Amino acid sequence: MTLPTKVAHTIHTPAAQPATRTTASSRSDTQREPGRAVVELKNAELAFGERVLWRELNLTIREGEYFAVLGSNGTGKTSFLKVLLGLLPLTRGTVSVTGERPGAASRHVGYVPQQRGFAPRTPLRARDLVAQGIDGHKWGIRLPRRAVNHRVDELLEKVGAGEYANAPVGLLSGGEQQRLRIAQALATDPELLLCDEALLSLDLNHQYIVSELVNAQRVHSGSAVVFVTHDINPIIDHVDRILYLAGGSFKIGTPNEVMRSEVLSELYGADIEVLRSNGRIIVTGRPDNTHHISSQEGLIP
Ligand SMILES: Nc1ncnc2c1ncn2[C@@H]1O[C@H](COP(=O)(O)OP(=O)(O)OP(=O)(O)O)[C@@H](O)[C@H]1O
Repeated sequence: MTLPTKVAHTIHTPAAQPATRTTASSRSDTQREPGRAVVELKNAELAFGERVLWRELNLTIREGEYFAVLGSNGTGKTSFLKVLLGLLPLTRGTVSVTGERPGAASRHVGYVPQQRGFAPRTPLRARDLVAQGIDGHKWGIRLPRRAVNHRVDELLEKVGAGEYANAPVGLLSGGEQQRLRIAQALATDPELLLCDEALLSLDLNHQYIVSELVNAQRVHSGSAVVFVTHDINPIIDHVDRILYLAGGSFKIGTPNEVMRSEVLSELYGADIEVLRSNGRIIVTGRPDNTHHISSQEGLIP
């Protein structure tokens, strides 16, 4: 299917321009000066043997930008984060994080991994988990215990987890554990916050709490956020741009540019319909039969 000129022009843009934050009602329409580049990929390719997950990816993510990564299972979303963490090398091209090679930049990066529950007998209190984000290996030098405790208390308060600070993590609910992971990722006030399905298996209330916490870090500290998700709806109010991965191809653009029937149909090579209903984006007809549905408000105009 032929793309309309306007849309075709706005996707696949090398070193795309910084967001202007004009899509969400909760944000200012004021145009901002371009922020500092936090992530830069040039002609990047990731392949496992013959299988190319993505290639010719040219992308700049700037401070304060909220960048979502969407796509079906196995399209390379987590691998994209692993490249930014320095855990996977590109097969072609270059990548830098805060101006350094990814592995060397870990002190500037917070990471919320895909949620896995802790075993009930895990010998760790909530505050110990958060403290790992502060006095873990990435600091190089150890902070005085009192300073660590103070920072842990601050972080627990920030995510609303103060009341279960001393509870064993394995006895906490999924939502409670997830708030601790967010606190741990925010511990170093990171310039880049990477979230891998951070809302998975959370109820709507906790989805809202966690997504607001992530966004607050972007707003108040200017962190760039890269958020991997299967469902754009809970974060749509905050997202500046999307990287949509599908079977070796991808599209980059604002939600309005990417979440369109003609764009996704071209990407998947199949008839895809993108509907906007009652504050939600619903994608129907995807070959993998998954869908983007959430009951949270967040209509794209
Ligand atoms: N180290 C590796 N060696 C070989 N193949 C790998 C490696 N890591 C990932 N893959 C493969 O690359 C593909 C992409 O994996 P990845 O975890 O990035 O997908 P994803 O988009 O995050 O998927 P999901 O939505 O299911 O979490 C998968 O098919 C996976 O099996």
